[in-house]
Amino acid sequence: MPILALVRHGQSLWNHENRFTGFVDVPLTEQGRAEARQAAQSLKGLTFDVAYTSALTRAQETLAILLETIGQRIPVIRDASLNERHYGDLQGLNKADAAKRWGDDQIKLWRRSYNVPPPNGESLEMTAKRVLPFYDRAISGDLRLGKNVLVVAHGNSNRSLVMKLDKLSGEQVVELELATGVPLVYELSKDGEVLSKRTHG
Ligand SMILES: O=C(O)[C@@H](CO)OP(=O)(O)O
Repeated sequence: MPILALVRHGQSLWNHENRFTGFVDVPLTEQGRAEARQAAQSLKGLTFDVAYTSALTRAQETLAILLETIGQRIPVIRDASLNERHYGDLQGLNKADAAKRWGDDQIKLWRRSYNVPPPNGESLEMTAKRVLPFYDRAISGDLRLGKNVLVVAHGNSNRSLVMKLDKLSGEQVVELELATGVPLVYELSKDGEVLSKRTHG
């Protein structure tokens, strides 16, 4: 049965600096690169046929380190549909400073609610509306062919995918936090139903 492994990129410079990142193309930190190697260790033993990543460097670099560490050369498809959610006017701001300015509840709403977009940015619902059609037209086709797929993307693009796979409601997804560099490995049936899910690492 096909395997779908979801990995959030390793720590980026702005994760480290606690800044809203979104579409801004920041690099990994040294810790982020170590997390990518760690993710690779926890995926050893699995063989992948194809990998998908976003148009952003932090995800692409995590994927490159991961594939090099597990020693697998496979086709890589890069697509902006898998980018982090656009954080609009919050991009670049320090999260603690933003919480002082707008209050913790408003920041939590912008960061984790399903359908409240930050000013000039995307809600999780809007993010899912570009991530999930891409999953349906590209990734699920590979899975249906029995291919093992590795996806290295972002906190909120991966939350969209987990929401679909785990059948989470808009209320349930509020509590879903994905750590950087920790793979989630799904085993799927040929028709895309989840047979098992494991956290590696
Ligand atoms: O800043 C961002 O782009 C994301 C991921 O780092 O942050 P959050 O976890 O607040 O959605």
